[in-house]
Amino acid sequence: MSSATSESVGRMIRDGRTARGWSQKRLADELGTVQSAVHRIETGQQNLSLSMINRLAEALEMPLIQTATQGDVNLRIEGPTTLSGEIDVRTSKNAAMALLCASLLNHGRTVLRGIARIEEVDRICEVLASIGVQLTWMGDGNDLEIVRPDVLTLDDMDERAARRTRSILMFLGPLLHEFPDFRLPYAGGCDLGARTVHPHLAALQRFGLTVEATEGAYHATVADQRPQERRITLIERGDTVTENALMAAAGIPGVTVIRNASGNYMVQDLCFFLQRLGIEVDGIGTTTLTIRGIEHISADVEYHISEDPIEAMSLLTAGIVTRSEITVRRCPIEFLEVEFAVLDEMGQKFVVSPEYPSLNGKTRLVDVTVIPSELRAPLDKIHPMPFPGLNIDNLPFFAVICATATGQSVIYDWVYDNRAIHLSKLSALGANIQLMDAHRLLIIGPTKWRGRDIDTPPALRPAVCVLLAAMAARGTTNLMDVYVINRGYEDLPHRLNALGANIKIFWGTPDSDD
Ligand SMILES: CC(=O)N[C@H]1[C@@H](OP(=O)(O)OP(=O)(O)OC[C@H]2O[C@@H](n3ccc(=O)[nH]c3=O)[C@H](O)[C@@H]2O)O[C@H](CO)[C@@H](O)[C@@H]1O
Ligand SMILES: C=C(OP(=O)(O)O)C(=O)O
Repeated sequence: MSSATSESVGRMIRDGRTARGWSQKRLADELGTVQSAVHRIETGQQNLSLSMINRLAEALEMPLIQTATQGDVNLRIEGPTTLSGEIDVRTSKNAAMALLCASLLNHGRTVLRGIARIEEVDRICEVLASIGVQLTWMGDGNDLEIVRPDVLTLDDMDERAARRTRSILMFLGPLLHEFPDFRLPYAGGCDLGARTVHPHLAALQRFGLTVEATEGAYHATVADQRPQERRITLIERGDTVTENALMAAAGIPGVTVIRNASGNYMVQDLCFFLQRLGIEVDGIGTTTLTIRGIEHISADVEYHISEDPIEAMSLLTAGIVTRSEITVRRCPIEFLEVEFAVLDEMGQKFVVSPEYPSLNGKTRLVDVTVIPSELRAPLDKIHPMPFPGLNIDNLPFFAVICATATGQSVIYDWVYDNRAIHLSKLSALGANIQLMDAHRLLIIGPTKWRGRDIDTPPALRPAVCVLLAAMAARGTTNLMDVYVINRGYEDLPHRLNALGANIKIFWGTPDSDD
């Protein structure tokens, strides 16, 4: 017997609310959200994040809500499904992470607009709140007002939340301006094999930072004397390391030049945000960034985060693997050009709208309609490259697409030691996938997908790949423990259901038809 579904938990919440004589609006006010969100929660149509479950239980004084949703969140996917309609791409997890960390640089009021409500954002917000930052969700629940105190209370840091996200590393850049000596817990994130932090430490050394890895924590010390001008060549063109160096450069007077910088989407969003703070940043989108920093930043700023190219690719893949015609709106085209070129070569037909700007006024967007097509395997291996290459996080989606195509494809993930391994889980759903070595997959398609119970791979993008393949699979797939998906995607099951998918959320064991 499964213990709960989103519908049964929704009914419990509705009963608890009406027993108190509260309207949906009153509960929404208590939760800091809007009435339509409460309506969706009560009808089982909204993902319940860990923090929302706690807030509901507290507001309604109903610990039963926590009991019913104890344990892992799971998905039951019935297939095969054909999708139709239109869906909007939400803003990106990775830019939100950078901007939440960068808000520490600002002693004024920061408002970040359009943040996706995902577990990863909740974890960083928990960390920020624990060190004294005042956070207020506004509008329809996706805008966040951030006001930091004069002095952060680092000793009170919520370590449990910090350890669940890799983004905690991005506290190094902002914090080195205010503490001569501090500790941060080791960074978490997806299980993708060893992910070095050395490039971060090498770059930040130029700002006087030395880091010693002690038991379970980074112990950072900052030298008194810091050079007036800095010329830094990153030893890797990594996204987070570029962001860390940018944040360090923003808070220190003088010029910093960063070479071999990443021009990727989250880095661009951070640069645009820093410009709003009054920092001069030149070379955005290129591999050389020049930053003129400011000693004390205090500005009243608003910034709208841009759309996520990885979510765009995920949604396009949903259409492709289910052989459906869907329109994915608000795709940031600059970060999908190579992906589209590869798809085109594989025979995928799509219609692309004229460009229009994102709400940040900078990022170029298009609406893309995927048309069911006869796909063939690409002639060459598919491999990622730093921007403007095929995005490292979009590579896993090509494994699902190649499994849909006729012929033999090779996917080469040189970046991560462990991610290709997680994709071999697609074979449980019927794909003919062989792991040639830790980095290369041989895929022979087309695949007759079939449903199966699967433990979700501990890596975000491979996990979503399994979910998408399950939508194309005949029969039932129970995908167990999808926290990793909720880390990066806002309410994906219901948004896919709105296109015609059949995905249910449940807690507990799968063997009932509740
Ligand atoms: C919070 C956040 O923003 N996370 C993203 C960020 O992580 P993150 O910034 O950690 O990833 P990096 O861009 O640094 O690099 C990813 C991996 O590639 C390796 N590497 C990278 C560049 C290079 O020139 N040589 C090289 O070997 C790194 O060692 C690392 O193992 O970027 C990754 C790549 O887009 C994404 O998967 C993550 O979602
Ligand atoms: C690898 C990813 O995330 P993280 O850097 O948060 O582990 C990802 O977004 O695919």
